Amino acid sequence: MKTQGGSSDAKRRAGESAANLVVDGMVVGLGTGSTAAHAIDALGEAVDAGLDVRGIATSYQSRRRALEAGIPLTTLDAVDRVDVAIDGADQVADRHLLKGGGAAHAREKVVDGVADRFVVVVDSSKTVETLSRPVPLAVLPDAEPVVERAVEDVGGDPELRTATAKDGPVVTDDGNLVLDCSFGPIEDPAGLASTLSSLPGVVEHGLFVGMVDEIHVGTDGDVTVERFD
Ligand SMILES: O=C[C@H](O)[C@H](O)[C@H](O)COP(=O)(O)O
Repeated sequence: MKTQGGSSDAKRRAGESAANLVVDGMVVGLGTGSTAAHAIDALGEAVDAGLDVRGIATSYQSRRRALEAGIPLTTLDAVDRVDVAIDGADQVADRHLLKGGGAAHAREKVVDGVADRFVVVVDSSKTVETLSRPVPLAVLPDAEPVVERAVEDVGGDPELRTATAKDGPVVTDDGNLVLDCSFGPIEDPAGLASTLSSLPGVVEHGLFVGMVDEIHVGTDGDVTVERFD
């Protein structure tokens, strides 16, 4: 599944705005995707200028980006806490997100969920009244047919995500397959999240319900920040 695209300028504004929250000594969760990449680049520049931080990557892509940017990396087992996580989203409705357009949502949910402050960076094309994009499920490969049937039983329309640069399915960084499951407008994100979590074979779904502390929304000329505390 492709992520939706706002302008790169708007994404950069959001990413840079969130990176400004980071201060000396912090452990920072580094999200995945084209918007979080701008935050990683901005943090890299701050590190260059003397900022002392350590990053925790949420994917192969964010690890590579952080290494290129010169951000020292650590892992969850080496730290007591994650001060802030900065991550993108495919859709935002109030405090609820759909993530996983880059198939990284399982690791992202762990890092974003454990962070003291979870900051989302998006361009304004991502904000909606009601979440409606397909919900990505990371699925154990052997369980894929079972999960497909279970998703249909709960009213969804699952589609195996396929790769563009290889024959066959997308395989996540952790070796799982991805089912993009359409449910139409999602009026009850918490209810659907709980249903999807209960399906055997589902490693993680892309609904992030009520986890967000702060959202930075970039436009071509500005950035707005919404805080939930
Ligand atoms: O799996 C990928 C992530 O959840 C991304 O954070 C999400 O897809 C947003 O990516 P982008 O900023 O490129 O639209």
